[in-house]
Amino acid sequence: MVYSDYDDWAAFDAPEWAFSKLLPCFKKSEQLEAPANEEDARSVSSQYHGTTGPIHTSFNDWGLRIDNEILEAFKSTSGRSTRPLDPWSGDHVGFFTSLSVIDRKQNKGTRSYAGSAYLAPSMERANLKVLCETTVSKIILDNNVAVGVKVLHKGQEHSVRTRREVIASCGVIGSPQLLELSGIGDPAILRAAGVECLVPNPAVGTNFQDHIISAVGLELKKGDFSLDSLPTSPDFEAFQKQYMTTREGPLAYAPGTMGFLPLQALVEDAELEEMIRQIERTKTNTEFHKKQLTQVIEQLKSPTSANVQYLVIPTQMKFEEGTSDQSKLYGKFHAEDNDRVALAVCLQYPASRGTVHITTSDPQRYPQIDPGYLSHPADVKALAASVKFAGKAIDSLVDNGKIARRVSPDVNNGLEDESLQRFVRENCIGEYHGMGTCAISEVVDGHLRVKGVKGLRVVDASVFPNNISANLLASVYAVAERAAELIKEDGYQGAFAKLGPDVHAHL
Ligand SMILES: Cc1cc2nc3c(=O)[nH]c(=O)nc-3n(C[C@H](O)[C@H](O)[C@H](O)COP(=O)(O)OP(=O)(O)OC[C@H]3O[C@@H](n4cnc5c(N)ncnc54)[C@H](O)[C@@H]3O)c2cc1C
Repeated sequence: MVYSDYDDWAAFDAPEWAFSKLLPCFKKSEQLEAPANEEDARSVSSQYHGTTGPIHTSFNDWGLRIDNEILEAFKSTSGRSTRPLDPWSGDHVGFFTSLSVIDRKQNKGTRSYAGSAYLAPSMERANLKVLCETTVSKIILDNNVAVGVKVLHKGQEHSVRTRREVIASCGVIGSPQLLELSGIGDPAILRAAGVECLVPNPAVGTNFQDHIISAVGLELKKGDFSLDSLPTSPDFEAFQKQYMTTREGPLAYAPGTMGFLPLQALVEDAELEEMIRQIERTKTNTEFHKKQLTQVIEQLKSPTSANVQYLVIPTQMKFEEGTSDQSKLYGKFHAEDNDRVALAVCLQYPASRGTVHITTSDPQRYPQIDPGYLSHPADVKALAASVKFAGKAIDSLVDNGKIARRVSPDVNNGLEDESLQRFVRENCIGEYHGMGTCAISEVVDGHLRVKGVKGLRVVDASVFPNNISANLLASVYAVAERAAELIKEDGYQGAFAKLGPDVHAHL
């Protein structure tokens, strides 16, 4: 993560979200497990990590040989031989092996996540009731005050009244959908969907962002392996036994070889200037959008911005089949083939924007999602340039005889070359890092309260006002911890009292 990303959030009239305010929340959510080896231990400082939080973080206790080879190839091709001091300090430019959320201490070899870390230990609380297989179909508004929700359970609709406030945490797709179903959104979109507009706000469901991925494929030498052949390997039974007895080994491994580079280091000055000009020419309808793009341009110009993420995916990636059917993304492995690895190339600050909107008042119908992937020409060029660099790093492995070959694409042509741009357009997918559809300053205020409504907040990735250079989950936990602080700061009594006498009548 990069500290300036959260300072950029704060620049949207939301000083509550500066990195100095969020760092304690990152730490509060984390339980860093003591690294087993010295190099890993040197790369984490207690200044930036929690050791008593609910989410366990740990380093792998096993790795593929190719992980290290690629790490070294990236270091030498980029000229950045040292790993970042602590990649979680707010500066992660360079190449390193990342922490993952595998619990290697308490529930050994299992994933540590919101369900296991936050929910399970709270299940016995008297003030918690979880309704499974239940869809919230509407927030009940009474004179612009959220007084409860309607839910669907086993085909029946029920109303649940609130004594304090409603908090929507339905994610980047579900939260704007729920607001729109409840009459909060763009009047034209609500009218077309047959929903009465109670609180006009054209920003709901706009500003969808994701990190876009393309990848460079490489083929290993005969006898070397990735996860492609692991399930059919003669050693697999031993790996299974190892996992069952010690909860260690390949089956407790999480891919974590990665690195970040500034885009500025990957393109010629003239190419960078052209991308910036293209972004400056973007038609913007709001000050918010204009400010966002100014931040994107600053990231492009900066020699220290972690603009591009490189991530080793220890298996083949087949975009041609996987884009339309993601169950086929990692392809079928044939025993006669050599194992493959994909080097994912992920743009962290895209200029493209998408939308999530309802088209019907039926809560059981999915909203229409237009992710807007690569809709901005500057993103196509940025991704092509980043792929080109990855190709060069892979070629150094071919030259050194470490791998059999680079599978795709051809990276020897210039950035303007049609084939490279076509390659990234045809070989790309979202990183599942959707954010921004109920953005701070546009849809919610700095305390995550929905604008124009009392007693309603949104707390999830949809409130991120601009992109971050990181996989999102750690920030989602930090945002939730920060939201808890803000809710307490507002005061139960205060917020309750502020709702006014007409609300009390309903409670
Ligand atoms: C396949 C995949 C892989 C990922 N890998 C990583 C990774 O390796 N590292 C990382 O950092 N991040 C990763 N992410 C991203 C990360 O999981 C998300 O950013 C994060 O989960 C977002 O959290 P959230 O609370 O905003 O939303 P969500 O986790 O999506 O939670 C929203 C919940 O609300 C429920 N919901 C929605 N609407 C309603 C409704 N009307 N009524 C009731 N319930 C509703 C949904 O079912 C869902 O359970 C990945 C995401 C995906 C999809």
